[in-house]
Amino acid sequence: MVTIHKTNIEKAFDTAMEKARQYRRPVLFSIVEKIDAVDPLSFYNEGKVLYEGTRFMWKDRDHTITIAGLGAACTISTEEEKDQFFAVEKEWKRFIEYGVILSLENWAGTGPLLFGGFRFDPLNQRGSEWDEFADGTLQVPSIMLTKSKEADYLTVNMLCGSHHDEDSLDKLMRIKDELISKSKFPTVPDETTVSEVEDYKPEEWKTSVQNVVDELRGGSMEKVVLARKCKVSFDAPVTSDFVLDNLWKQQPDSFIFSFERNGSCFIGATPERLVKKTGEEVLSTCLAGSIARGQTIEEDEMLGAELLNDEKNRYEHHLVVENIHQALEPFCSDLSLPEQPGLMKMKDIQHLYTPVTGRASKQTSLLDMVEKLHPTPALGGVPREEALHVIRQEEKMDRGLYAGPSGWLDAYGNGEFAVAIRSGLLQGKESYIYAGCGIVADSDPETEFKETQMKFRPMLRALGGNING
Ligand SMILES: C=C(O[C@@H]1C=C(C(=O)O)C=C[C@H]1O)C(=O)O
Repeated sequence: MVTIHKTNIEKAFDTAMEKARQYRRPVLFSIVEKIDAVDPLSFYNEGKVLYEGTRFMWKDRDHTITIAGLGAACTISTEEEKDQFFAVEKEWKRFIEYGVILSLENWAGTGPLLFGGFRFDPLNQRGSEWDEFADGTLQVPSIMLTKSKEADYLTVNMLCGSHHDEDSLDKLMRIKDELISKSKFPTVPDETTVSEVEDYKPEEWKTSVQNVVDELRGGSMEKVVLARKCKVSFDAPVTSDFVLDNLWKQQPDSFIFSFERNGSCFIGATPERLVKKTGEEVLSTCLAGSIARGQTIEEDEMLGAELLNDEKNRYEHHLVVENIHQALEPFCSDLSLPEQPGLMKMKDIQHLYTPVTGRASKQTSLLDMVEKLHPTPALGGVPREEALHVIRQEEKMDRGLYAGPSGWLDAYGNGEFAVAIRSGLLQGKESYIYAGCGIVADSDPETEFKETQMKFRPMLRALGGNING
């Protein structure tokens, strides 16, 4: 990778073209500039005319970074790959190795950046609603806004030496300038109205929960996470702009993401971090064990205390902590986590929460950690392979990208993946939303069903649905 700390675009572009000729392969060329503040939702919205179907958005739950991407300079996808994380890593490294970056500094989350998501379980049956997404689908955007705590940055990426030339770079730079000037102020997306909300085979799901409970009581497994879906229909095609705008307002303390692929969009607001890496710093989250929020402060605190002292939930949580600790240990020094879980309070629900921190060398790959962590027992179960087998048999649906790792990585080794729960798939006048919960030997199907109803709420509200219905 060549980083040119100058502002001579033509010279850097010539270097990239020359490299493409020399190595006989397309070379990723990236220009980064610091810009005046831009509104990310409006940038996404303004990008719709030219880039609908290829946009993405990412905002982390700590309010440290927002990334909005338009278009695809290149895409990396995996299908029926034995080791898909490794395959993506290999291809990404090759892009980076030959890449040319024109930037004043290596700011995290700027320059060439891969954004996307992985299916929860590539070995499960496929549902046609997920056709637009491969097992792993990641893209480097053509134009990208990065909003960090320090400043706003604009990256333009293009692949040199394929069918691109200087004209396309000029065109991209013009589009970028127009977008920046149009995106200073918030825009208001078109609204849609929900016409129907339909639970997908609710009684069968409860029977599945009972089957799993019976299996857990009789066998050697400890936990299985079962999910279900709900179909939400609209009076007109629903846009990701509308849903994103709602999630932004309604879920300020979640990771907010959207990922468009042609006519489909995977979108959500998840509280759960899988793993984040900034330089040598590593951060992960154990999130499992749930209870409702109270109507009053007193009731809310009482419910929180009940959750903290509930044996079943503490056991579910403990399995996740143990597993994440084991998965990260080979990568990290100074791995540290509190002895007791705390509470993470979201708008509709509260969870048991244990943050995990550590240090890993700069060369440690984020995707290697993702591979070891996913699926944690918060979304899969214990033991992992047996639980996945039961999920395939009992859920009878394709989770697609729901509950899988979604996130980004840059050329400098920084990045973050969330566990993509509290999410859904938008498709024209229809959408599917997903929710699940951990089943252990003393779970009750009716209680678990109610828990999934609570977990549907953030998406249902963002779609414009009635959350009390
Ligand atoms: C599976 C979901 O949530 C997961 C399961 C939880 C639980 O069983 O208590 C809590 C948080 C998440 O790790 C979901 O929201 O769909």
